[in-house]
Amino acid sequence: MAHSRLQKLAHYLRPHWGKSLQGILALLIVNAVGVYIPLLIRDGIDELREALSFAQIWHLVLLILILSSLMWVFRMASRILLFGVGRQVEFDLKQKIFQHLLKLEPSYFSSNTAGDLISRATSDVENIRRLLGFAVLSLANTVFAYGLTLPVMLSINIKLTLLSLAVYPLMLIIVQLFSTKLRTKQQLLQEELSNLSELIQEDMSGISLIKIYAQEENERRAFSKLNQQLFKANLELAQIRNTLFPVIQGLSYLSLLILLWVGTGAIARGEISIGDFVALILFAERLVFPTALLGFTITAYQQGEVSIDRVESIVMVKPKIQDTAESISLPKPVKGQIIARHLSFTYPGATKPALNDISFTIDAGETVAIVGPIGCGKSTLANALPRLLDIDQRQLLIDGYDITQLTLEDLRGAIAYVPQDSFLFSTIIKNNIRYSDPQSEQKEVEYVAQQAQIHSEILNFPQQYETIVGERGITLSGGQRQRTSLARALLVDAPVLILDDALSSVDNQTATDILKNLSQGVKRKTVIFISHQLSAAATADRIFVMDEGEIVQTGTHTELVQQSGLYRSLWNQHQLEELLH
Ligand SMILES: Nc1ncnc2c1ncn2[C@@H]1O[C@H](COP(=O)(O)OP(=O)(O)OP(=O)(O)O)[C@@H](O)[C@H]1O
Repeated sequence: MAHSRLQKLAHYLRPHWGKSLQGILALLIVNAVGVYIPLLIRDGIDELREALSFAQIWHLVLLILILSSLMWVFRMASRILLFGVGRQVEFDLKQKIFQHLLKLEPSYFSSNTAGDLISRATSDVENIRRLLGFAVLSLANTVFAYGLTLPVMLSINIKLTLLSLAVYPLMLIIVQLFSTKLRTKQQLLQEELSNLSELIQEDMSGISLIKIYAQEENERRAFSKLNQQLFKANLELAQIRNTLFPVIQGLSYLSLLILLWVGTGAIARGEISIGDFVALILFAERLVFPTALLGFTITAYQQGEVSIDRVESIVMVKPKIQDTAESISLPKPVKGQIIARHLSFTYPGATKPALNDISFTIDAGETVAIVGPIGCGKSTLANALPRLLDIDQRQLLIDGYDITQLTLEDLRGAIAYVPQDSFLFSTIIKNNIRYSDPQSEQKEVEYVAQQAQIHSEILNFPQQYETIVGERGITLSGGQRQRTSLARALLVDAPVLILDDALSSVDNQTATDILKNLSQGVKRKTVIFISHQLSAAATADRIFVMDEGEIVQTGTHTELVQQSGLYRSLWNQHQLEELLH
């Protein structure tokens, strides 16, 4: 598993190996210069002890200045390159996750919450970004720092080198322990923060409910509790941070003390020169940062591992409904004939089928209403047609072609689908209507709005078709939203139109007028009208009556009211309700 995670990391880095290599090379130069400067200082001190020359001092100062500036430039370059690679991988991963999510079927989103998916696409991807940029930089830096510095230090004096670096393993362990704690606390802080944001968001959305039930005091207390937890998490994090850095500094001073104690003796005994001693101090100092960084990197890797798994678990999900190499195009022009042959469907985990051995033929241009009691399978049938559900082969055909054999683009391009709760984007109403074709002309938008009986109401909005709807603009009534969504579907100009209770908030007369509009004209669409509004459904060419996943009656309204059966009892009930209103 650990091996495959490393492989994953290498896979993320592969497209950016050029930049990564340049960044690593820059780090090599930084470290090589970093080792050379203390050696220059050593030689300078030793030479100056013999004869003090200002020209030599200036020469040395200038050289160190140039080399330090060079080091600074290369260090900057390495950070820009390697952190840039991390950012690029973050961009790639977000793109990959989003594209993949778009391919998955709606059922995936009912079993995975939006909050969890957002957190994987943001926090987890960020962990991977941090791991990549930071880990590559710190690993390369540590390897080069130790690889180049240690041999030089050992060549000066083995005993002093080992003694001065004796506390460094301890530093590594302490940093690692602290950084694990730091990450846990950071995560806790993140959770507390998102709990608080969630409460604010829910309370703002449900503000009317809070007022109606007089729950202000309860909500205030709930907020205060979460705010207190956030405050505590912030303090704990600050405590760990403020302890760790003095501890690292203390350990580096300890190393300096050991050097001073043992080193001065070595100078007195003539084992090393003063220049060597100064160089050893500078070298030991140089290794503090890479050692501490390595500790942080180990923790970042452990955290990153979890995030890699969480991100990969999204992209590994294979869409159940997707094109195959054998998928074919639907020959144009599409007429819109629909045939069901022994169509059955059972939701995963359900014991009873939602559709049970249904067979019918809907002619091209026909308007068919589907009616029936709540939960009888009407929406399931509507979802099966554009393959929003994973149905078996040869059970549904459009123009004689098995829908499971067609490319999804062609199949869905032939069907316009309006659900009961259509989503409107927070943008101008015109853009909401021309969502499927943003280049549509104003007159086309107005034409479909007229067909959906919303045009005259739009003209009364403050900026007419330019009025922003949704959270940032005006709030539309349920019926206005439904008719706007219908206009959006009509603009697609697909030969098949499915209205899944899509006019439930529109009054019966308007719904009937809309349906009549749709079933008239030269270019008649095949309309499948799923509804509880029986007076509108009665105007359809044919009515399918569903009960418990089966079609139990079919016929025109006149035929069906004359038969005893479910339709007549639904119709009588409807008449009674109309009378009572
Ligand atoms: N995603 C799902 N997972 C499991 N069962 C489901 C799912 N969606 C619907 N069902 C079940 O399938 C059956 C048919 O549901 P469906 O939504 O098709 O009915 P409907 O006739 O459209 O109902 P309504 O008139 O209330 O819209 C119901 O028993 C319902 O509980």
